[in-house]
Amino acid sequence: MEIIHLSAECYPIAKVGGLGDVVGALPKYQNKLGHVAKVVMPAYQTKFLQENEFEVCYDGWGKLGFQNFPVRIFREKTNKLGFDLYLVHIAGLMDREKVYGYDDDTERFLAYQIAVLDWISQWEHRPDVIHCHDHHTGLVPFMTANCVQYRHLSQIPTVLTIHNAQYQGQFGWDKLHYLPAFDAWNAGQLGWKDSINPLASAIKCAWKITTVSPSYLDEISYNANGLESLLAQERGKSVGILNGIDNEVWNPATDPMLPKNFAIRTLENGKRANKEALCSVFNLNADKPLFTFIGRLVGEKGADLLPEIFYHALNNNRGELNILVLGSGDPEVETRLEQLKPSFPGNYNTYIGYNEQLSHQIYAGADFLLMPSRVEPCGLNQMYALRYGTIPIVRRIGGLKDTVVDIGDGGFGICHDQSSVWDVGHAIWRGMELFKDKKRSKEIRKFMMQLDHSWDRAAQQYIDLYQI
Ligand SMILES: Nc1ncnc2c1ncn2[C@@H]1O[C@H](COP(=O)(O)OP(=O)(O)O[C@H]2O[C@H](CO)[C@@H](O)[C@H](O)[C@H]2O)[C@@H](O)[C@H]1O
Repeated sequence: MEIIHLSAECYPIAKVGGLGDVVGALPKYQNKLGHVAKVVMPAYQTKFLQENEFEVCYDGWGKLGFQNFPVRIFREKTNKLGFDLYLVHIAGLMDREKVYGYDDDTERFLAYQIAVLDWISQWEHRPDVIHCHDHHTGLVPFMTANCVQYRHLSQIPTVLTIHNAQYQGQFGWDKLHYLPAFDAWNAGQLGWKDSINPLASAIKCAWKITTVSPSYLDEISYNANGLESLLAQERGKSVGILNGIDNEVWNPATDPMLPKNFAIRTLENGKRANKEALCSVFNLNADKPLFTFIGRLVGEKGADLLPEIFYHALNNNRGELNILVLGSGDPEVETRLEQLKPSFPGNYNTYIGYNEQLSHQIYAGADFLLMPSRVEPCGLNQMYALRYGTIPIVRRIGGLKDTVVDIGDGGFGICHDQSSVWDVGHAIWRGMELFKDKKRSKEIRKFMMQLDHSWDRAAQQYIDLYQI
């Protein structure tokens, strides 16, 4: 089958969070199964673009409302990523340093989607499926189904994967004219409440919908930032497929970003060496348990609770544990996390910002990884932690519920029910107790590291879904 993945992010080209990881891995695993999976994403101004070789495969003009824009599509020449990568260059709109966060994001991602469909329209053949990821590509199913100029694409099945229903990309009806001409009777397929809502539109128009874990599929019928009833209505065409992880990128035995590689056999010494390296950089005590948080500092991840959780944990257990945070997001949370530093020198530190290499070093060097998420459609961090022998402490929600079993139930993680200061504090205490039992900790770590969360299974599940 020929599968076209459309996404705003794809690792290692541009990654803001887990969407990038998924789109950088799933196509590779689909290709391994004998299919032809391609990624078509915007051409941002990234290092990857400057450091690799590309050839031009399309030159044309797109139209956004009354404005024409030039489009050039580049193909990466070597296929080094394990899939064909196409970058859509739109001068002045896409060629920026950041992926998101601009006032004209609506125009940017709409222009990208129109450019992609204009290009596919000119192919002599049709792909077997167009797989859209999140709201940035959510108007594609509407456009292939309804726009006059794409009518010949209307028989290509479209699949929407919802990585996070909190973000929907809404914009006003005053921008309706940006879309290529379509039968006005069908405008209702674009909207939800008072605006054009790309995620809602994709939920209505895509042939199939997937969520990134089975539990999240259940949860969105009562917690989906206003789309609950729509998702309940479209449940019949929805499936929850648990994400995998890219075992080639996330392998402690070969990971080039680690000071010391290790495998199950060398777990003790390997983790110790990584922990010592990390603790020396961040002035922490390598003899004490190291608890960490990695992620976007936003409400969904429970990040606003972290300063209070950490204050109590550090204050109640003076000198007996370390905490290290890697993240960026809400400026107020960033400041509050920074402000704790002077009170707990030698036991607490932060890195506010995005740092891919450091994230690998933390997964390898930490003892515990905290994920007190309020919403977690899948979560990849806990799976990386498992593979790197770091015990996950997670709230029982979404994909966390589907991947982590509590030690009290014969499992390998620490689970709590609420995103609350008390619940997480208690989970940290359980972690400290577990850390004291070296034999049990070691057994658990060994067990976790051999769990298989690779993409092999999920890649096939998607192929099966495309064929229904
Ligand atoms: N400051 C930082 N520095 C370095 N690395 C950082 C970082 N902050 C985050 N990361 C990395 O970004 C990724 C985050 O993965 P998540 O699954 O938590 O993603 P996110 O919530 O963005 O994605 C959404 O999509 C994914 C994929 O479907 C779902 O798993 C998830 O539940 C859903 O919310 C991990 O690789 C993590 O290591």
